[in-house]
Amino acid sequence: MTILARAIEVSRRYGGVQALDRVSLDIRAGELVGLLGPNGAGKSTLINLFAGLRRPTSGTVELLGGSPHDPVMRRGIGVTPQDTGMPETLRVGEIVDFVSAHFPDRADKGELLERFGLSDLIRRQVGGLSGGQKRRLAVALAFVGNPRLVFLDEPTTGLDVEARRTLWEGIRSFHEGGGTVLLTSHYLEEIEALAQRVVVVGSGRVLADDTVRAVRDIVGVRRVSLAAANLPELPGVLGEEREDGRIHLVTTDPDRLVVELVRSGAPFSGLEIRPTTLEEAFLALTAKESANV
Ligand SMILES: Nc1ncnc2c1ncn2[C@@H]1O[C@H](COP(=O)(O)OP(=O)(O)OP(=O)(O)O)[C@@H](O)[C@H]1O
Repeated sequence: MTILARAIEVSRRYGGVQALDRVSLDIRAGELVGLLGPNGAGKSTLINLFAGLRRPTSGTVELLGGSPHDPVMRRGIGVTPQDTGMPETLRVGEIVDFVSAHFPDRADKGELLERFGLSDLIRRQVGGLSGGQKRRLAVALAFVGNPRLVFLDEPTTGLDVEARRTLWEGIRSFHEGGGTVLLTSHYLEEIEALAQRVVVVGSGRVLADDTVRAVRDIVGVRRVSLAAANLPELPGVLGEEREDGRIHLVTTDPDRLVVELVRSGAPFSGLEIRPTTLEEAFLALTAKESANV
């Protein structure tokens, strides 16, 4: 299948901060890929590298078979960054005309505005739009040049439920028409609603790259913490960490683990069970993976 965007062993540093650490990733034609990760994981940096807005410190980034810095390649993509500034006095219709003038192939304006629930706002000045309406416009602008590939950085942040659904519909219809999308989100629900494939990043690395279902199963893990000198072998432990006299166990089945723990008769105190954060879950799993190598 055609690869539309590719990162090969890509690292990016900002001074002392390692934003990306040897990331390799292919985005294939027709995919809708969700990039999921906590704040500062490196998601925006990766999108900016693909979109040619930044250069990697090392490694290679390819876009549509060429360089992300080639204007010809960049005309084949659409991007909505996390923050967008638009001239306040221009009307919605004028902004769409202005942006689409940069592209040789243009989406039908009426259809585009309809798709993103903006038809009634065509004559409204941007300065008079609500935050949610502005965001929908910013996302719609990624599609004006009939792109092959679209990058959306947190497209629905700050939107209410209805606006979020309208936007999801717009993204879905582009994808159903054969378009390829890479979108970032902090929200698992958003990725679940839209994507088939999810790439989880944390601390600049790819922690998981799989189907949404597989990743959901992984992030369904719980953290069982307790104080104990020693523990017997317990079932379903995916990761184990010791910290300040406490033991943290990562498991998909905390009930069974606790039953077995009690059955074993091993002394323990201060039992706590809580959901792991995404980052913790994946760090625990990767720690276990590297320990097994
Ligand atoms: N221009 C910059 N100068 C210095 N550090 C930067 C710059 N851009 C990003 N960083 C740092 O690089 C790391 C990755 O940032 P990035 O914005 O890519 O993460 P993110 O996953 O998109 O985060 P968020 O979800 O908060 O948007 C962070 O530690 C961030 O502070």
